[in-house]
Amino acid sequence: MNLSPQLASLDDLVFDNRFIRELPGDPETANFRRQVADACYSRVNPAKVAAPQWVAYSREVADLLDLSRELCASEDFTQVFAGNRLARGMEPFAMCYGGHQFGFWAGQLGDGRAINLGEVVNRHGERWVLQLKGAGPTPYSRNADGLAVLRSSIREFLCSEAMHHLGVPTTRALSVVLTGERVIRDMFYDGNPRSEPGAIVCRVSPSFIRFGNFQILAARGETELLRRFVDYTIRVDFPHLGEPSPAVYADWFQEICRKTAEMIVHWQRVGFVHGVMNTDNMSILGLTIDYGPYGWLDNYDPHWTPNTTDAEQRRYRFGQQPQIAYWNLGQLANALFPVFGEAEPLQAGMSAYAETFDREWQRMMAGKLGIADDRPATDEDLIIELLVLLQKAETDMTLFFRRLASLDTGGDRPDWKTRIAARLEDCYYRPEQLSADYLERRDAWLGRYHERLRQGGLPDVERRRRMYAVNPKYVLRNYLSQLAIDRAEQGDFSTVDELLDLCRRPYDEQPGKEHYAAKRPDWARSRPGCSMLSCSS
Ligand SMILES: Nc1ncnc2c1ncn2[C@@H]1O[C@H](COP(=O)(O)OP(=O)(O)OP(=O)(O)O)[C@@H](O)[C@H]1O
Ligand SMILES: [Mg+2]
Repeated sequence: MNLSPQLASLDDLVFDNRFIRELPGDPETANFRRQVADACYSRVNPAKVAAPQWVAYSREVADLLDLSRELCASEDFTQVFAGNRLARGMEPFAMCYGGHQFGFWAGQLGDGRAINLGEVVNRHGERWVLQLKGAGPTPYSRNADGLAVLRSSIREFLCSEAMHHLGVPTTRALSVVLTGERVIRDMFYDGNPRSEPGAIVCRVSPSFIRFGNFQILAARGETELLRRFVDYTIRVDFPHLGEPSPAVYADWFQEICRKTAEMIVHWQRVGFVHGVMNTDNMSILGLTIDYGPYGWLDNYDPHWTPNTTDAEQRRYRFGQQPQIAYWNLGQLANALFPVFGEAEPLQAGMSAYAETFDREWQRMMAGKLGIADDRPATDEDLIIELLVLLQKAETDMTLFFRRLASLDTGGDRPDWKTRIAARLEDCYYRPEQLSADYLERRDAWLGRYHERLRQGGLPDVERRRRMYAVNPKYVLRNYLSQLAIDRAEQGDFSTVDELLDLCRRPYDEQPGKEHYAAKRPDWARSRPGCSMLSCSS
């Protein structure tokens, strides 16, 4: 194994491709659309592309793979992560999975435009799976082209990294490259197709296994293969649980449920709306996966979803994400039942989800408010009333919590209420519509909150420090990504880099960058890409 800090060439990456070595694959190797039974994957090569061009890379992810800056800027890097060349040890394949889409079983889906390159072992012995998204058709592409466009690739790249720096469990992204080819997309499925630049993201994750990988095997009645797949997942992704056994199965499902709950609590903390929480977009490791029509809450609105494909039903709206994750875990439990042979451990996992979510959500909200001592019963009212207030007045969630931190509780500042009210003014999207009744109710809340903080006894400076550590100043607001995309489509990638850099330290003040913390400008209220997205990507 190469122990030097950084690799001279991508051919020096060390691959140990357990997924294809240990699990059965599709014997058919030709690349045509089909149903794939009795197998977990199909071998398939990325399509060759005309004129790859480098757009951006994440140096933190490059570090995970021991890749130097020079290597990441090289022509070979662009060729490899555009799918034009396989580095030594890469053995590309697409995974077979199914899923419930918008509540309905959709049968076989699979990696229709994602191609795994293999599993890298870095110099610390850590393992990372590399996957290209948008690298051409696979047996799972159904009636689609296997490609991705620049706008969605930039969104996936930036958001994966932004989420990581916010402390949200997520898959990562190494790079975005242009393919030099055009891709036709009808963005809102309304008969207005447009030709867009094609692009490929290289995603990086300890595992890309989804709930849907288990579901497809269960749906086909392939119980022996399902058991083998469960055992594989436990050994590879949950090795700390020990050798698979009925007791370990129970622990494993509980851990999946707990990790999923923790991920959702993080989403609710930062105001992230995934947009397509189908079971094929749920990672077995509780990582955020598939950055498609996601969005960030500007004004706090639990009913908001950025995904126009879901505009009627709003199944995946912000406030429903916790219930949907629970429902998805229920589908996973159904799929696992033939292997577990009993319902009890699966029910225990579901309960663990509910308990973990409730406890962690309370703790998270108390943390956002800077309440350090535990009084869940009394704080619940305070939290609920605040969420009602935020929603009633189109309040920017990110700005509000950040500004709230500046409240003074010291007895020597009797004008604390006027001061905080002035600081909050800028958080409202329609300040002219704040009624006297509303302001009275809000000020009553501020009074209760002030009192609660005084009881808690944390000095202001320390409380502020803690609040700033969980309430980001900078999130990847929808309109910001759109600005980066508009410029990138004109050939200027500098805003992608600038936003990536901004998102590296989302909790820091970053003087000179304040304009990126501003609330959504009016032009972005209903512009496509800023508040409306579809699954077309
Ligand atoms: N352009 C495309 N070509 C082929 N298959 C596609 C395409 N877009 C989506 N799919 C497939 O449709 C299914 C559902 O798509 P979804 O939008 O959830 O995923 P995705 O954005 O392609 O990717 P992922 O979940 O890998 O991030 C998946 O099986 C996906 O691979
Ligand atoms: Mg998906």
